[in-house]
Amino acid sequence: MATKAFSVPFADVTNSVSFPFAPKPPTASPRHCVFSLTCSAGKGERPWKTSDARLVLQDGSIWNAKSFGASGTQVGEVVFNTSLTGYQEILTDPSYAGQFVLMTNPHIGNTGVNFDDEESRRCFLSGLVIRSLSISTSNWRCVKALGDYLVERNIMGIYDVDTRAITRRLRQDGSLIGVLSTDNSKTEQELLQISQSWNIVGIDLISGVSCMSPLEWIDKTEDEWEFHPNKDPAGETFHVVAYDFGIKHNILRRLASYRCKITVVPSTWPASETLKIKPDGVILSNGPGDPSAIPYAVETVKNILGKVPVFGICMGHQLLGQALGGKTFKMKFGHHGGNHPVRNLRTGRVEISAQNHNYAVDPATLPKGVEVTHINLNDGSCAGLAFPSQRVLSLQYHPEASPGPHDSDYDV
Ligand SMILES: NC(=O)CC[C@H](N)C(=O)O
Repeated sequence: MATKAFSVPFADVTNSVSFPFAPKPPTASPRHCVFSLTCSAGKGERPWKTSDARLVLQDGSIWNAKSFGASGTQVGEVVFNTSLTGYQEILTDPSYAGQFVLMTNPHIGNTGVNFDDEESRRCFLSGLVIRSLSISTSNWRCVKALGDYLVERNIMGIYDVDTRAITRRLRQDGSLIGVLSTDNSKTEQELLQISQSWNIVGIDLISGVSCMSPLEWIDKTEDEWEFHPNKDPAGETFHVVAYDFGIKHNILRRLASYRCKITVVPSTWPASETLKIKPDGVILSNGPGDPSAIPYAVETVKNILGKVPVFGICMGHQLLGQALGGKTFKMKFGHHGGNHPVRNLRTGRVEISAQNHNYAVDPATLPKGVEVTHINLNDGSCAGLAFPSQRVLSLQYHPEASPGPHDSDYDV
């Protein structure tokens, strides 16, 4: 049965008013009073914004909301992210291609956006779903309000939606496809039909986010943000080939800060070309979508394995798992946030980590000799692998931590 979510509590109406006055606080029964204000003002100019968007989930639930980004109709998988900060890094993480990110932190937009926190050249996600949009921005680095940024980048955003209720639904029932629309001419049935006929599983989303040709990367973490100032700035440099499956810039910045010379290559770059360069190591980046839908990348990894040291992050870890003979599977609702506890089984140390993935490697499918080095303490899933005989290491989470805690950026 379709459920309707009405977003009319008093605080939200005042929050979204863009006029110099706000509705007078009612003295009794505030919800009822404001609800009737919203409902009775059917015609003419309204000094407050009313719902102008619908999020229709594939389970038939319909969530009315207010739009603050681009207009249109967009389909995607809804995932919830539990990070308290870092929405700009999340918006520009290419691994979110094909997904709506719902922030469980109810208050978003207060720091606007800035020039420094971009994790890629654009936003690839399907849209942003938040509870409350900050009415003002206040940060010394802010150059733009979040809503203007989303409009400019043609990304849909909605607020005044019950993000807690949607999160509980996703946690209970598993991930859901949704359609977000500001188009009144589309019926609920039509939107539901779109959400029920689209599927994110089995699609190659990497080819839409990877770079087109090789490039050299030189930017380091800026001195003011460096949390492990290099002890030996004149020390050895390593040449690393970075496969761009949707690479986050902070992975590259961290490698540069550790004195690596970095050649970034597209996802389809042949293993033979990589080996010709004779790099000291290869890094396989994060990236969006289903890791079992890109067999060509698994083949590339197989052809590199054993010839140079390989390190994988997130999608890179999943590709390594497959190249070593293992299988990946889709999790119930995945891990997305900056507060996931992970145990490093080699040291016993617990790291609070930044995560963003919906798939995982099934350790039972891995051949002998492959070691599970890290586990996610929330659900025991595999969070890191090593295969010492082939000089392979990988992590399911994001040691570059942008956004997120820095526990996993080991001071080597
Ligand atoms: N951050 C990533 O690399 C995501 C990996 C993969 N697309 C997943 O959702 O599991």
